[in-house]
Amino acid sequence: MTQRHLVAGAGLIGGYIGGALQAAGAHVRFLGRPEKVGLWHDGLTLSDYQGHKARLEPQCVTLDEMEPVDIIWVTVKCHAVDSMARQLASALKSTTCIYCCQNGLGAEQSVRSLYPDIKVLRAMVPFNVVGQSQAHLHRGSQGELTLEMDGSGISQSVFKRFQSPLLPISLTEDIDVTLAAKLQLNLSNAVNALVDLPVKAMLQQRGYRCVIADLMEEWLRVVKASGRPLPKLTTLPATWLPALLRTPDWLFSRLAQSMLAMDDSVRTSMWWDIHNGKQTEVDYLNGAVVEQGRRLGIATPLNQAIVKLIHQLEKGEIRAGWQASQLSKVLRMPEG
Ligand SMILES: NC(=O)C1=CN([C@@H]2O[C@H](COP(=O)(O)OP(=O)(O)OC[C@H]3O[C@@H](n4cnc5c(N)ncnc54)[C@H](OP(=O)(O)O)[C@@H]3O)[C@@H](O)[C@H]2O)C=CC1
Ligand SMILES: CC(C)(CO)C(=O)C(=O)O
Repeated sequence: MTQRHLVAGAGLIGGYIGGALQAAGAHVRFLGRPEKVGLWHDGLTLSDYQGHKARLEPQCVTLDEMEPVDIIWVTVKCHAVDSMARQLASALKSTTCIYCCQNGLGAEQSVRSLYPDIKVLRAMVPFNVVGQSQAHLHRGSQGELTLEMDGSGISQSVFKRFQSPLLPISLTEDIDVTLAAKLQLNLSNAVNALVDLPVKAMLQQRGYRCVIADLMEEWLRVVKASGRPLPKLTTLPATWLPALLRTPDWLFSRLAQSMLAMDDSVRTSMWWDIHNGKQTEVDYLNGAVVEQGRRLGIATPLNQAIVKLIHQLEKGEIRAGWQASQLSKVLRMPEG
């Protein structure tokens, strides 16, 4: 029987994941802002950093046109998950599975409390997607979309039927640690938003890498206290990343080739949020480090300070374009 998919939030990740599933043969419908999906009326192009390409005709639906589906991919930003989830009732049947695809920790909780009888799983998105034009989404970096498995076999069926070179997929039984490992990498998002450089250019400067390493070390202390080691998402173990980041530029460029294997234009989603005048996900990223640290009695002053800076940046109280030394100093200033 045809497996029906709905992408709830047709933005960068929703457009790319839904588009790649459709290109691989899935039955997909997109729910998005009319002004966004309207730009796809002549078709949507997908491409990736390895040269794979697909062209498709996305089928969009309005809330009134929604019908029950087998799988819903919730691909809005963390703070929009709750309001999106409230709109999804007519797309649900008792066997629907909802995948929450957000960065950070905890965005799926509101979906679970709204629909306690529906299967809610999480997905980890490791790669970056940019809009090369209004109807062209490009995956600029490596990684497999990682789906949480449960006993139902639903994630296995997506994996078997729809993975493709454009959308490599993997499965995990422990999505908590996978998301915690991704969170470690996303701690650089706030730095990226503050320094206002492409990710590659930022990573090529040791000063910025040291700030990121400091933020990561706080998270690694929290993770250690939780007693659940992180899986390896990069070529090196998670605990080695701070030391790698602190190496001199000449050594880093040799040791971290895979970390730097991305398009020159890649920016983090937080940079894009600031650029577009939108609320960021910092509370679910560095804020989650602070929250988990508080629960386990581990101090996380640098992540706490960067959350504050990002909120100031969101409100326009400070400007982007920070130097590494300035950032490092401000993060260490006593509160107040
Ligand atoms: N972009 C990237 O490269 C990566 C992103 N991620 C994560 O993926 C998640 C999604 O990010 P991304 O794709 O970049 O976000 P986008 O903002 O590009 O996409 C979300 C889209 O959903 C729309 N939307 C929000 N609420 C509704 C609603 N109620 N009804 C219809 N449409 C709605 C948004 O519109 P509007 O903006 O008008 O609200 C926007 O167009 C985030 O958690 C992000 O951190 C993970 C890895 C990489
Ligand atoms: C892929 C990555 C780590 C960086 O672009 C990301 O998750 C983001 O931009 O939020």
